[in-house]
Amino acid sequence: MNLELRGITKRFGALVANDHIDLSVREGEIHCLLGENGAGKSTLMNVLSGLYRAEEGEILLDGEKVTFAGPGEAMNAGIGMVHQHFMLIPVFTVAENIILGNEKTTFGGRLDLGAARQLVRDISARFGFDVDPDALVDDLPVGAQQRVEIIKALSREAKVLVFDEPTAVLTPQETDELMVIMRQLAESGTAIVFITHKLREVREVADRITVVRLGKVVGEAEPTASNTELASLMVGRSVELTVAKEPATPGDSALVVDGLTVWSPSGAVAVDNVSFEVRRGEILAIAGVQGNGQTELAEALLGLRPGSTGSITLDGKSLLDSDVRSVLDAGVGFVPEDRTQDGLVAEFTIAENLMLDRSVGDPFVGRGTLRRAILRKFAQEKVTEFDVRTQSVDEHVGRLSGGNQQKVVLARELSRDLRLLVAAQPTRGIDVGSIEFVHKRIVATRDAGTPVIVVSTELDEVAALADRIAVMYRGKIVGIVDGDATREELGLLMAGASS
Ligand SMILES: Nc1ncnc2c1ncn2[C@@H]1O[C@H](COP(=O)(O)OP(=O)(O)OP(=O)(O)O)[C@@H](O)[C@H]1O
Repeated sequence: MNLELRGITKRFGALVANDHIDLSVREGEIHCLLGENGAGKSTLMNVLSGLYRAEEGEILLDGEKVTFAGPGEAMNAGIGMVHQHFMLIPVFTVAENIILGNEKTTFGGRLDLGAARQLVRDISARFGFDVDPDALVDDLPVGAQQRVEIIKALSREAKVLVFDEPTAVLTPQETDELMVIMRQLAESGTAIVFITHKLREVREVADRITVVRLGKVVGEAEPTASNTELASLMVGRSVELTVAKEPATPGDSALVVDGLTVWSPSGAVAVDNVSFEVRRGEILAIAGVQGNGQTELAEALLGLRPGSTGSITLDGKSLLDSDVRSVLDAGVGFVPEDRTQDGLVAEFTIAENLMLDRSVGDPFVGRGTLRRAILRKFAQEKVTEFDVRTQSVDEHVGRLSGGNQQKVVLARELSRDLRLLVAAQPTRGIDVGSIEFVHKRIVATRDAGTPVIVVSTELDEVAALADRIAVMYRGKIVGIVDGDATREELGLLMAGASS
């Protein structure tokens, strides 16, 4: 099916999120929508999927004008979405999620879960997914939840499929697999809109590229364009894709982790007798394929995993079994890998989110009240400094684009006096221009003498930031190597070979 969007305009109050956008996506092509954070990509896709109603413009499918009163109508017309934030019900099984909203019943009026299970198995087999139809979504790692979203869209026989940053949460291997799947889908005639901030992916699969900036289409680019060309078209200036940094001059050991073991809620060992240290003024990257204990390790450092054994000491003070408040008060900054779940309160304003980890005695906190004027001024400075695209610091964080939400988390954590920074997937969902800024800030944090741990599944990010790299595999650190280790060396360690 061919899709055409003509002159789509969508406003939120005074903000014009989409300003007369034209986009055409042909049957069988992968069309990349590129643009900086807040450019209006997700909004446009929400208009297409019937979630928002545009004030102006029209949608045509195979030349026929269509209007959608809601997502159900868009879905029935063959438009499938794989969202940036999962729309799954966590307490339901995979099969139950697949039939949700599309319930087919057996003769007795009961849900035909058997058919749904089979559908999950069939689609999984076709695309090489390993998804158990009876697993509870809540128990699945993020990457598997994503695959359920894809299966759900495919189960509705979507003819136009929108992938809104699908790879932000995938491992490099899963990403490669997804690229193959997208190609297969396109070859079978699906029209695909692909939103991503990763230029490598764009260059790998795009047939055509449309670039949006500040709600407007600014041009088309060729898939043969270089990363530098694509980056500057996106953000309207030249971008340093790899931040230059001086070699580290590490000081004394600051964080010492010894024999740390962390259990998952099911009782399995998630981090297995891990020992390492981080010195002042160095960046230790924790690399590995997602799900090898990195998340649990970062959470244990924050006091989020009570019952862990071994020892964690920061500047000589034990942090093991401390509560989160004490860990934050000890000067630990934390960027969680899942910003919506652990990093922000969607219903709070930007300003309120920027002071979430402060405690009594802080300039923002008066006697039992917030000092709103001081907080707003601080928030305004941070919004400017971190280039958070918003109309006001009183905007609810939930209304920001994904990348701008991530910048709020970073602004908060990088604005305190830190004795240790633990940043998990710090640049998830943010555009290339902002990655440059965030990497510079992380390097500056290091250069100010703070020990930094960066947990990242992105090898480009690890290579850009790390002074040393610890690789995790099945809960263990299988090797600690220099920051300039080759991809091949890291790849072997990530697959379980020991150094
Ligand atoms: N429901 C809403 N209410 C108010 N403003 C909104 C709403 N949804 C989006 N916006 C605003 O519209 C603009 C475009 O946001 P959108 O999510 O479309 O950006 P995006 O290009 O997808 O960005 P990112 O790359 O960060 O995901 C942003 O300024 C955002 O704050």
